[in-house]
Amino acid sequence: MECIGARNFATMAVFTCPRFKSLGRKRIMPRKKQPFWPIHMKVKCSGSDSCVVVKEDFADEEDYIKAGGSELVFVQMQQNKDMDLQSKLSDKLRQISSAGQTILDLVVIGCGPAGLALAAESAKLGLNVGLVGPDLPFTNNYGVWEDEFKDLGLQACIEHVWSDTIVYLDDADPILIGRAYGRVSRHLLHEELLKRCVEAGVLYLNSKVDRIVESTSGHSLVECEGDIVIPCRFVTVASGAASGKFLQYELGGPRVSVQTAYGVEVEVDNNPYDPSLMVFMDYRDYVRHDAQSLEAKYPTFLYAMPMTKTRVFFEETCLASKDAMPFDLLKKKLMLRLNTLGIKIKKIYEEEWSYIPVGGSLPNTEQKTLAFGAAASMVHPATGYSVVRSLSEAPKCASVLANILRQNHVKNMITSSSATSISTQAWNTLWPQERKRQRSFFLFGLALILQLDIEGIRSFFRAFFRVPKWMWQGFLGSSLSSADLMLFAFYMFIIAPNDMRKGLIRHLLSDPTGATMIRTYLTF
Ligand SMILES: CC(C)=CCC/C(C)=C/C=C/C(C)=C/C=C/C(C)=C/C=C/C=C(C)/C=C/C=C(C)/C=C/C=C(\C)CCC=C(C)C
Repeated sequence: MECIGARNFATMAVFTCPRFKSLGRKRIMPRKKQPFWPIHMKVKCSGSDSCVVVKEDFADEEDYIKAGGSELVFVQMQQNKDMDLQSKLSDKLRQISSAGQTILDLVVIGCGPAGLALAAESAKLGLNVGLVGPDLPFTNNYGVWEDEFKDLGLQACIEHVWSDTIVYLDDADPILIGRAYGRVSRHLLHEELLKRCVEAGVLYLNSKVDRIVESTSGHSLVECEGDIVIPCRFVTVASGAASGKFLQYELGGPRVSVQTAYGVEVEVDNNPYDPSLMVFMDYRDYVRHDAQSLEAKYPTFLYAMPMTKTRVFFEETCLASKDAMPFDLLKKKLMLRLNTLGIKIKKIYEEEWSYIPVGGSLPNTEQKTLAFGAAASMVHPATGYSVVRSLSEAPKCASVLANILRQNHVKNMITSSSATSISTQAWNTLWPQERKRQRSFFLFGLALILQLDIEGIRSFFRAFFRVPKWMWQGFLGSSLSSADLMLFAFYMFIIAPNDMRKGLIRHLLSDPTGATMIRTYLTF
């Protein structure tokens, strides 16, 4: 049994569970107060039958806002897979920091894809980079558009490619998307990013960070477990959305919503899906739940990767909901769906539980500590995707840090006020006004999705996939400019049926995210 990142949480309890399956129901009672949103879960199993569930409790919304507002607080995948606990990075930072001499240019906290990519890219540019965190294997089964991953030079990490992708919205004709999709091998991606870190000379410390403090000389001090203190010029937190302890987020932003999914990779009989097509979304309703039922409250779709005719990865996914859809309900829906389709499971290879906070506030860009990846709110609010954006922005972010350090000659003359203004420059690169405009549009889209029932979702996506391909591709890949997004909205409006048009205008005029979007668009 193993607990990661528990430092962040006020209440912690352990219970035995058959790998998380009862999490939706079996709440751990907080010591004093009843929990308020969000319930923070951090769960990790290492092959044993026990899990640690960690959560923070807030008395009420006020308490929650005081604690930092609607920051993204948590993201964690859960798995039932073999864990290779052997660290691949050599633990050299400990010796250097005990000798107390070296001031590093950058310390990156977190060894996920975002942290490893940023550390490697920064070290390649000649910065002295330290990486801190547990070096654990990646747990997520990432799915990516093949062209996007090729552009990152990471094609070799894709273990399976489908030449086309399909969307089923109802029993009418399915939509062929005309874009190849790939499944990333989490092992190969991990190996590749570790190799880049090692080759670039990233120093590593396998530890947990307790706090980050500012020294009077303007340097940051990263205090780790075991009384290890690492002085550095910049700290970047890349430990996922559970990094709230080290970061401040803008107050008064939209509340965090959640994308949840339960997946199984299985050997089956009677698989009706064509192995040459990746099923991006199957919103057909096999189960026909009563409209008042809990199942109907959460519209879900099936995401399916047929590896062969008989080996398939099925994932029942709730794109976004205000409160997390209970995992046992997701699992029940998946099993009912497979059963109705006549699919017989012969063997389960692995299971996956996914909990991804989406939306929420941006980090406060006046703070000295920087962030990257999910910690920097880089998860796409309307899709939950983030890995491609983190990997593609790592070189840019690294080069900005390197330039700032060079231009300001800060290696020897950093002061605390210059340090803060230097961080502001770095933050502005990550979140320039243009990016904030795009995000305000995505948040508006997320709020729209949250209101739709299953029928609404179907007609919404019917319109979405009928806009020109470059538009919906750009929307999903966060590559449309704020002006393009306006064009996209206008296009959707033109092709939408009348009732959806009314809904779009109503949403624009009445939802707070509409007003925020208009304000953000008008800010230069
Ligand atoms: C493993 C991992 C990591 C995970 C797992 C989980 C999963 C499986 C996941 C999956 C996911 C997915 C598939 C997703 C997808 C998504 C999508 C497709 C999304 C989309 C979205 C869209 C949207 C939001 C849109 C929006 C739109 C709008 C907002 C529009 C608007 C318009 C208007 C307002 C109009 C105006 C006009 C005038 C004024 C004239």
